[in-house]
Amino acid sequence: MTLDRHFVHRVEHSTIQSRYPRTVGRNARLGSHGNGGVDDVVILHTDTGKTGWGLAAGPVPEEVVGRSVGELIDPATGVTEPGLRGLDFALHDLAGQILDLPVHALLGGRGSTTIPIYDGAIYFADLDDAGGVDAVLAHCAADDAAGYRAFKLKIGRGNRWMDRAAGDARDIEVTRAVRAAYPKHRILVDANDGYDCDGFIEYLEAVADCDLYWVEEPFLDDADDLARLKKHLQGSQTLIAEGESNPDLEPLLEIAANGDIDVLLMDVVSFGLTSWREVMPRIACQASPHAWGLPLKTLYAAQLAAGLGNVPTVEGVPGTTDGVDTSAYRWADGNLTVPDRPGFGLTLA
Ligand SMILES: O=C([O-])C(=O)C[C@H](O)[C@@H](O)C(=O)[O-]
Repeated sequence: MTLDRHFVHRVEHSTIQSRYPRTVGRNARLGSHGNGGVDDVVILHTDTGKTGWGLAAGPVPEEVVGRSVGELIDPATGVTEPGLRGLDFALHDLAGQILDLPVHALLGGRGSTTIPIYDGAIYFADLDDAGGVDAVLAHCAADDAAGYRAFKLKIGRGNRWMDRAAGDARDIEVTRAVRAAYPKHRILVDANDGYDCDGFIEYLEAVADCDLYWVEEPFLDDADDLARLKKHLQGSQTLIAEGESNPDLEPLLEIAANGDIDVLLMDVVSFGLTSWREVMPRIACQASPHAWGLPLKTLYAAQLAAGLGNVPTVEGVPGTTDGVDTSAYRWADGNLTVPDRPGFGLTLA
């Protein structure tokens, strides 16, 4: 097979710097999310002059030097050994470069190459900036101007930062204000487990006319509470999205099979491309790999969506990545189109 004729000759380490367009504030469980950050990438060089690179998705094994690319990745399934998960993205990129195929084609090309993206950066601006709810609306306006047509609002202010009743009231006020300002946009809400089931159902009753697209991580995963929430949502189109933080996979798959989770969210990088390739055929609902943290993760999740299908929307992390040419990805009116270039179609300067 073609990949067997290419041998890893050198493993190079580097970093990339992500920059958000503004400081991203608190959510229900964590303080400020800052302005971006520096992350490790790994670059694989072959004896045949091919290069593949990607975010380091875990510890990077050096002992791949001298091994053939065909031993390390099977284009049909992903990396061949658990110890290679740190190289998941670099190896998919490298296989694509060698085979002259985009990653979404390696993954099966089961989805559309144009994917709706939602804005994942609407945090608790009202708690840090002057102007209260208007501060949140200002962030929505900035991201709308940047092309977003769907907002995910962080809620759960009463979990840690405000008195419970006042925080819940502010969540309702923010949700209603964004809906009023953007009658046609999709609105998603993410509580980062900052409610209990009773409190969350009260929140939902207060925003019942806001046509929420999905509710994410409303409370700590619990099969009975999720069944209760699903029952409450009967007759509405609102989806339940779960499974981002510390996913306990098998119970989540079971809850999804019972119909009480509509969208599974395991992280695109820490859960990984190869794991998603294994799991996607087993899940009874839709999926949307969590991408928060790095604009690059949105591009990876979009490739996964185009490749594996079954992903209705992808989390957008607004911002830029220094030294990475992302211009082959097209962004228009809330949709991202992945390129038909080999690998991820991303050049590292
Ligand atoms: O869905 C999301 O984007 C998140 O929940 C991101 C969180 O806000 C962030 O604190 C994190 O990554 O845990």
